[in-house]
Amino acid sequence: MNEFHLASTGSRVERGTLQVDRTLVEFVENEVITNTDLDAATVWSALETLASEFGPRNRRLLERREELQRQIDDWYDANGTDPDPAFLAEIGYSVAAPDPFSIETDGVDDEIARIAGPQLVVPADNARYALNAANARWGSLYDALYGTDVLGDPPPPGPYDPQRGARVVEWAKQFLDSAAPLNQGSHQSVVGYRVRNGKLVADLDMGSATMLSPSAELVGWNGDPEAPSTLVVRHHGLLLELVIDRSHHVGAEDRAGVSDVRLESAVTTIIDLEDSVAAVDGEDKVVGYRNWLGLLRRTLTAEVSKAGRTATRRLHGDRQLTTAQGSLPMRMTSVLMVRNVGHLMTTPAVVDEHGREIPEGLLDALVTVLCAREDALGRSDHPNSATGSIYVVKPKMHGPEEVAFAVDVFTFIERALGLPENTVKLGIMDEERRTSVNLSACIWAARRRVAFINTGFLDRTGDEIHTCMRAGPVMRKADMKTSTWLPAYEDWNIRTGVECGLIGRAQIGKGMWAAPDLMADMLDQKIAHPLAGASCAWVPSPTAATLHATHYHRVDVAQRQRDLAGRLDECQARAELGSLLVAPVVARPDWSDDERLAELRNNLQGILGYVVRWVDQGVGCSKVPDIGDVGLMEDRATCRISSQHVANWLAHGVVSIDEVDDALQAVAALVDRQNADDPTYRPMAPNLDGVAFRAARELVVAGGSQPSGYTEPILHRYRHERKKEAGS
Ligand SMILES: CC(=O)SCCNC(=O)CCNC(=O)[C@H](O)C(C)(C)COP(=O)(O)OP(=O)(O)OC[C@H]1O[C@@H](n2cnc3c(N)ncnc32)[C@H](O)[C@@H]1OP(=O)(O)O
Ligand SMILES: O=CC(=O)O
Ligand SMILES: [Mg+2]
Repeated sequence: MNEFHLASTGSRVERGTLQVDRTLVEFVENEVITNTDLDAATVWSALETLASEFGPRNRRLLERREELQRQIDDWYDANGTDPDPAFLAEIGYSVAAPDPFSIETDGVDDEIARIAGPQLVVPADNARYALNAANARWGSLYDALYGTDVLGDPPPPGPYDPQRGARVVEWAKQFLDSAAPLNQGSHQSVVGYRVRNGKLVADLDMGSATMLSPSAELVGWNGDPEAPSTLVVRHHGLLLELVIDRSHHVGAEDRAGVSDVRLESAVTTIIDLEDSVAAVDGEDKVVGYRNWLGLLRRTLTAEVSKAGRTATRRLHGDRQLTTAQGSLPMRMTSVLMVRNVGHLMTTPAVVDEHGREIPEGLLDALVTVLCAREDALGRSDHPNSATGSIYVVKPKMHGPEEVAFAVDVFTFIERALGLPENTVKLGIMDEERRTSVNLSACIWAARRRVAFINTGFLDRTGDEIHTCMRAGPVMRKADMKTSTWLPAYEDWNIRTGVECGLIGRAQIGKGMWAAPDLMADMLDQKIAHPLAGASCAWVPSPTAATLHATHYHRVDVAQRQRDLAGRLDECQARAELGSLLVAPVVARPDWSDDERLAELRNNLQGILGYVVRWVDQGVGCSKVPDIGDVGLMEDRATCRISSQHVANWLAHGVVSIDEVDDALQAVAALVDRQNADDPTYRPMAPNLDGVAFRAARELVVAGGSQPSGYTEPILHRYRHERKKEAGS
């Protein structure tokens, strides 16, 4: 083995044959492995092997992506129709599906394998948000209803409005009638709750008493059984809590003294190192890694100042409930997963012996597993995983050979770090076309590790547009839901998950609600996810998690999945696969000038509003107003869609480069106005020559030639330029 000694070369130091960013070295050696049985040589030696043996394989996989895309482009140029399945098989884009099989993943926490509920995603580099997310296992339904547009009107400014409060209580009590149903009557008629022989008793205003119906069970309580302060009920596997406090201003007005209804909300949370962060070098990477470590070790804190008061935010501890048998701990934090980056990018944080940056995904794999090692080995008083697993979500993989590569990487890392084989469980994002088409083969490649599949429909839409770039002009973004491929993709994903035996072993998840302020719409529409049989779906905020949790009480996902498993049909499967391959192009576009230009402007508004914060400020996820002034969650995946969309319309002459430039100019001034309150913001107009503006323009003008249409190469390059400019 190489001798690992410290030899300084600028901001990097030598570790064996590698040059490693100093911040990263210090983090690993002084924070991650101290007080463990690992030595630094083991870690750096593993990284060396990853760079030298897995790096070249990684590069070949990327070349293969390009080769396949070239063949698809050529097909479109030659034939003008979607490639036929025989051609896709011949070039190796699609592979034969494996014989029927069931995944063999073991040791998955119930929160992932069995409990259907919301999944929250949070940028790893924001400690304040990440703590909030991990603590979002529970949320107040009363607050979520009061503070959003769910009741039909936005919350009024100023002090508590008792009339709005009464509407909140009415909504929540109606909800309780389905989530914690009583044998008789409604929660609205309850004047008091008590516990008798471990059962919940509700006293009704008519003088009679009733109990919970058998579909729900009392799990535990706090306080005197005759006058409990909390009652925790399980329904469809999820918990909810009635908080009873007659001294509270809400409880005092309530006949039963209920001051809040709290819901188990973010059952799982993804700590995201990928599309919601802007990390381009070792220092940036360490910010995310350190937060991940701090969450697992429970040392992470953040100072939160609000209304002139500062408090320290930290992870919630467990609570103890009383039960008929004694006491029961109740977990107050989400089960955490970490999303690594995909296979595409390299990182200057580590340079190999040939002076090449190593693939960023290899670094993420090693460091995120290293951070979780003590947790997985059961050395934490309060483990994230009760089953000794580490959950890594791997995005943007193209097809089974790339999944197999990820599996080999984690197998190697487990051996290098002395972890039992298959400790690392994989979340496979089904968000690239080649993965959708070959989904069962992808799952097969990770059959002992897969803990989730998820329709990342945002990236998937970007990849759809890129793959079919030569097919013709794509439909407008908002029309995409009427395309042939999108619903087929959603159905195909669930069907494949069920067929491959994920039920009871792994999550079958659905995508992000990207409009964080439109909670009434979310409540209306996102119930489609559990109805389709998905066991989790992504939400952008804790409040959205609490509201989305109500869907899992209204829908019995386990039953939906059983129904689905009972009517899997071969013909329909073939139809879905065929539909997956239909490009979302418009044969004879008849958009008016207003429609064309509104679409262009909307896309550019999202891109500029997002990119200016990414490049200038290093913010990887932002809420950006769209053309209708609705704040939308923008991340690299939504930016990929918008940039590929404009690139497509440019390529097919739907818009001209002059129209693009005119719109960019107008939108830049608008985005500047939208950010006027931010003292650190640097306006793009009128000069339009700053790095952020140039990055945004390049994303669309050179969008067609970006690998798989990804935004990372351009964003990273300009962010580096900005950092150099700023001297950081
Ligand atoms: C395609 C994909 O890959 S999707 C996955 C990637 N996307 C994400 O992860 C989205 C995560 N969400 C976010 O980053 C944010 O919600 C945004 C950027 C969309 C909006 O952020 P903001 O404009 O700051 O939100 P807003 O002002 O409405 O709310 C801020 C409050 O909500 C909390 N919050 C918002 N989002 C989250 C979150 N995802 N997790 C935890 N807390 C959150 C913040 O902690 C803050 O509360 P605090 O003041 O008590 O700390
Ligand atoms: O990662 C999620 C997506 O939709 O893309
Ligand atoms: Mg994605």
